[in-house]
Amino acid sequence: EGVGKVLLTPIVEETVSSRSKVTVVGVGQVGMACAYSILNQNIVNEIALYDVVADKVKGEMMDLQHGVLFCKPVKISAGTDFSVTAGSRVIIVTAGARQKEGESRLNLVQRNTDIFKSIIPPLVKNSPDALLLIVSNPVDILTFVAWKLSGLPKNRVIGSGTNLDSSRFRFLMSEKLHLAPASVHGYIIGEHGDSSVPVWSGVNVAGVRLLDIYPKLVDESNPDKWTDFHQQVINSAYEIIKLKGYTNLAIGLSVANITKAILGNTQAVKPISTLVKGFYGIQDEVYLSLPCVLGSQGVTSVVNIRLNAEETEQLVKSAQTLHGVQSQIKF
Ligand SMILES: NC(=O)c1ccc[n+]([C@@H]2O[C@H](COP(=O)([O-])OP(=O)(O)OC[C@H]3O[C@@H](n4cnc5c(N)ncnc54)[C@H](O)[C@@H]3O)[C@@H](O)[C@H]2O)c1
Ligand SMILES: O=C1N[C@](c2ccsc2)(c2cccc(Nc3ccc(F)cc3)n2)CC(O)=C1Sc1ccccc1Cl
Repeated sequence: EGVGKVLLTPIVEETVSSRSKVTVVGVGQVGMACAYSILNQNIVNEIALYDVVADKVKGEMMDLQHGVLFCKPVKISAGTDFSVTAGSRVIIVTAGARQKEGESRLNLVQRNTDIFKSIIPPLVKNSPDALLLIVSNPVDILTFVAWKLSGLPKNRVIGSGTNLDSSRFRFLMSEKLHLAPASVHGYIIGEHGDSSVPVWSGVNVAGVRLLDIYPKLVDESNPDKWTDFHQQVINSAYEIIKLKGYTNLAIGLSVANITKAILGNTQAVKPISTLVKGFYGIQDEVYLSLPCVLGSQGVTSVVNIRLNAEETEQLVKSAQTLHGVQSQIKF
């Protein structure tokens, strides 16, 4: 009780629910990687696919159905009518337009906001108890847009945030240490993508903080250049795009992992994009990633991690940037 009060800021009381229908909105590279990963991890008993391209969504449904034999039995449906999504427990939104060559972030935001204006209200109408998990980019801003359009409580509208950033970060460090990524703990928080924030003070193996045993870990003078691991998280996103044209596999697995925590009401802690108004002096309504406790009601608590002045400053700066973009969105 005492530790819990210091460690966690409660957001919503936990309740238990057993439905396990998941809808994936947008059956592009990311959407189908999410659907395939969720099927393969045997965590649901119903998957619905929704897209505006009829042939594509039917083809993806058929292709996925033909693999059900090898997984836990799952009912797979698909369509271009929102009724196919009804009764969903989790709705994963990967729909969206891709950033065009030279397109400004604001323009992409407005194009994707216009898509969200047409899909979020009917999705919520068909599944009023659902939890929205936003993946479309720019994910932090679009999670805010989805929250505003949905009218749902903040705990039930979350973004994949820096879950993918953190998984790449932990993989890269685990390779250096010759350990399993699951054993190299570390969080990237804040804005997903180029402006994310690595919390070096929290990087640890079995509770042994790397900064404690190697105080110069992130100094320029460290020949092992540990700070490069964060830059490599960013560079690898661009490198994958250059090499294969898109990214889908890791984000699909990370979304399945988030979905598993929600459906299983596991209270697992993950870096997820949540409404951070009131944290670290941020007063604007913006979504950024912090270590969140995930359960059947979505974000049930936020872990009060200790940040140094530089880390806090980067979060506040991101909050100001996102608030600036959000204030120009036409709802
Ligand atoms: N958050 C992350 O870590 C992360 C990582 C990778 C990609 N992404 C983002 O995921 C999104 C999807 O990427 P992708 O590679 O799958 O793109 P994609 O172009 O392959 O797929 C997008 C899909 O959305 C569908 N769509 C468009 N408008 C729709 C609407 N109104 N309703 C339903 N579906 C609609 C399209 O038909 C298409 O099938 C992008 O915004 C991308 O930036 C996010
Ligand atoms: O792995 C990716 N691939 C994408 C991608 C996938 C298909 S087309 C582009 C990517 C790759 C590279 C840059 C980039 N930038 C971007 C920023 C904001 C947007 F609204 C849209 C895209 N996005 C989308 C995306 O968010 C990621 S993760 C990512 C991106 C940049 C830095 C660090 C990380 Cl961990």
